[in-house]
Amino acid sequence: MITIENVSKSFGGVQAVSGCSFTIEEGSITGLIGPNGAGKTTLFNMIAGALAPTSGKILFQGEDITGLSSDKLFHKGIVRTFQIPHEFDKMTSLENLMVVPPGQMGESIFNTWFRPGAVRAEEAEVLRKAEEVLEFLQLTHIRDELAGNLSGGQKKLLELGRTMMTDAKVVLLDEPGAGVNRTLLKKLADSIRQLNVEKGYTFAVIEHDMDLISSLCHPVVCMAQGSVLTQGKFEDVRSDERVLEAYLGSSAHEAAE
Ligand SMILES: Nc1ncnc2c1ncn2[C@@H]1O[C@H](COP(=O)(O)OP(=O)(O)OP(=O)(O)O)[C@@H](O)[C@H]1O
Repeated sequence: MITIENVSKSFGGVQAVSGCSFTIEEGSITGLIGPNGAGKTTLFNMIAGALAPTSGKILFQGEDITGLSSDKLFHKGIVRTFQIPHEFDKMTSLENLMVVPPGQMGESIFNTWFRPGAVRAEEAEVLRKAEEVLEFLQLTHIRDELAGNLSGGQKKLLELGRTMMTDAKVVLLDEPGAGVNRTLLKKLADSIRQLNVEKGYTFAVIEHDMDLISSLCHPVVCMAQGSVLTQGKFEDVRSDERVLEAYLGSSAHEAAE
């Protein structure tokens, strides 16, 4: 579904991603692992349109999407989990979902004055969808709670819910497990799996929690120093000597610093 072809990105003298190539197959939950500084986030930023590659190509269903803005990619169905912005803390869970669909009619004064019936019908449809999403994620009980009062895990579920308000085809999840307790982590993993199987979402997941990667992701791609070191089944990647060396090398480097 997404093909990364020989993609590189440098920031001044720092080569963050270097000749990186792999594919995210349709219907997969592809895990992206690698030691700190391997280039995972930079690569995600390029897939999601937040950064343009220095060289190389990114294809989506065969179409060249290299350098397209995140807004354009969003409309094509490539969605990155949004960290819930600070100002949205003051909105309820339901409202956080309802503001996601872009270009709603009620945003235009012309429509609210001259086409109030159509605006109301669209709002009712967005409300129905938001309530359905809350039910799917078993979050109905926090429908009217301010997002700022939710636990870390509930926020992650709500972020996943926000991707469900769009017509997502590919969802990029950046460390979904970080700061989430074990109970909610299971629920989050179950929801991701259910979205993958029932709604056909393709996922790419950056994650440091190896339990989550092993239970959720296939295949797993391991990056080191900006390129793909190896990829395949989690067990094979984990037992690859080069992977171990890359992680050990990175922690030795950090310890020295
Ligand atoms: N905006 C930037 N300016 C300069 N250097 C950057 C920038 N963004 C990333 N880098 C560098 O690029 C390299 C790759 O960073 P990146 O954040 O992509 O790695 P990562 O694999 O996501 O690491 P982590 O697991 O720690 O999040 C690092 O050396 C980092 O310092």
